[in-house]
Amino acid sequence: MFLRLMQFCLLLTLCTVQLVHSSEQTLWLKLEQLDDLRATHGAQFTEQLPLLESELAIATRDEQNYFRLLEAYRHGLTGDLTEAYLTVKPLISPTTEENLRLRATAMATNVLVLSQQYLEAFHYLNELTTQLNDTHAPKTIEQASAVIALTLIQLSKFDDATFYIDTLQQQAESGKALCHASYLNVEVLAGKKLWRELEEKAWQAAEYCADFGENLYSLLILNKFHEMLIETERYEESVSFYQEQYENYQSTRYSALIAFTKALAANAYISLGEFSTAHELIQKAEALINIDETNQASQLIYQVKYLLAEAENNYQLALAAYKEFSRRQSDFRDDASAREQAFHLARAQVTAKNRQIELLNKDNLLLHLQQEVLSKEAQNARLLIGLFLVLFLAAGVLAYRGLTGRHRFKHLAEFDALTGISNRYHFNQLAEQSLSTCKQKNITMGVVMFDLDHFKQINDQFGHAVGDWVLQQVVNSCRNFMRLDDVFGRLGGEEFAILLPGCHADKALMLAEICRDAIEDIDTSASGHEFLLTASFGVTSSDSSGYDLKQLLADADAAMYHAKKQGRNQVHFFSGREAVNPSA
Ligand SMILES: Nc1nc2c(ncn2[C@@H]2O[C@H](COP(=O)(O)OP(=O)(O)OP(=O)(O)O)[C@@H](O)[C@H]2O)c(=O)[nH]1
Repeated sequence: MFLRLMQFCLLLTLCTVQLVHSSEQTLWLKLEQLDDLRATHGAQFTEQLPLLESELAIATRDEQNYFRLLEAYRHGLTGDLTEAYLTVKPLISPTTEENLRLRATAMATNVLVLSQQYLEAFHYLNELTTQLNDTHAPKTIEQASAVIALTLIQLSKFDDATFYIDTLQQQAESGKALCHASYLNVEVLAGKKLWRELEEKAWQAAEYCADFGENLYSLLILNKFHEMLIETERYEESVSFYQEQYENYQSTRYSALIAFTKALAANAYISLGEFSTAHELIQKAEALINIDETNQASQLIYQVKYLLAEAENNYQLALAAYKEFSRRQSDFRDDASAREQAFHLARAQVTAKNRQIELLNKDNLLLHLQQEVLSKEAQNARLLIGLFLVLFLAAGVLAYRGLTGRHRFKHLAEFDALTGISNRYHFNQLAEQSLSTCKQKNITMGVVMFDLDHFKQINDQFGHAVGDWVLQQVVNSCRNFMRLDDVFGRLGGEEFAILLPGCHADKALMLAEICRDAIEDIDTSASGHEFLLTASFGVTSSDSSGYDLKQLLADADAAMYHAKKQGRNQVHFFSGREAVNPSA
């Protein structure tokens, strides 16, 4: 245990700074100075930290957390691991500044391993290994790497530990950090029983640490060298080593370390047959520690006592010592086994948790994809509805345009584009219907037909546009005098016909005369030209021509022809072979 407690010092890194507080310094700066002081001036650190508590009331959240972290170190240094853990635990929270949180996690890992609460410790170890990266502050990387490496060494995971030792070496900003890395490296070599390599590196590492004032680490390294001498049965060298380093070990005042070294030396003396010296050393070692406790020093002392008693043939004493040694060895094995089990359990729990997270992530992904599919479906449905609407509207527009087109087409087919009255085809249709009705009801049908006089001359003289204008004016003038059921049509060119249901010859003649007069009265000056406009009219009725349209028109045409022949601008009624001119 004593060595492990010393290993706690691994947390206490970095430079030696004499603390000189000034009232102008921020609390953070003061805390940083104390932080640096921990490793080298533990007593000073322990005394001075509580003095800063009064400043916490106006401190920032980070300063308060930094203070708590140092408080935890203080408890650790005084051996109160429970209080150290209770103080550091609240800092392992997502709201804590990242470097402080990682340092707190490293601290918790170390304290829990020392308290043999391995399962929790390895959970923190896992957090440390997954969260530590190059972006953290050098102090955080150094401390976390050291704790991870040390914990892995205790689990005999030497290759994994080497990775973090390398990280520590690469990131080390100070000679002290490099010294710690060297120490851990020697621990790995000892754990792997690479004695030759250890022998090559140990002295250099020890001297390196001594140069940076890290005497404790220097001696811990040499302790491994000493163990190597015993393991490789180099007893004389062990004795020489002990004699050379005796003063150094004494100066540390770490009684457990001194006791351990004395016990190693005693072992060497036994092998060299120098039993009395071995006795003396064992007694001194025993006096330095609480022999009843289970720790590495007491285990070694009982082992050496057993070897000594056996060498002296004192089997009763040898048996008693062996029992004590064996009990401690068994305790250590149990502890190692508990550590190993907890490590695997923690790893399994973390793996299970990660799997659970992975499954949840997969579920989330699935849900996300389902949501995407649903939203795509909704989008497609909206698009389809939109498409249907567009198609529906297009169909509506097409139907409407079809209807209006047909209507327009029908209109174009039935009405004269220039004058707006029925064309010959439509006139014939309407006339047939009207004649049929009149015939059925025995109603007289009057028929008027007229043709503009010398229209060709107007066209020729004033242009086709003036001719068109004339045609429109003529239709408009005559239409004014028609009833709703009269049928007015343009039969072609400048020839027009009017059917007058219920009109006998006199009424038809009168309407023809009115129209002739109206045409003659048209003021042509609006066309830009002044000229005389007249038309010749032929009139008949069903009373004399019957109800056959062709006959009626033919008779009206004959009367009109007669009007032309008689000098134009006059109305003639058809009366058999000879047409009558009422205006003559
Ligand atoms: N501006 C115009 N001229 C047309 C239209 N339809 C036919 N005409 C013209 O009407 C003229 C008819 O001439 P004619 O058949 O010789 O008859 P007219 O000159 O009126 O002579 P009479 O009927 O004997 O008085 C031709 O010159 C045609 O080109 C039309 O829609 N617009």
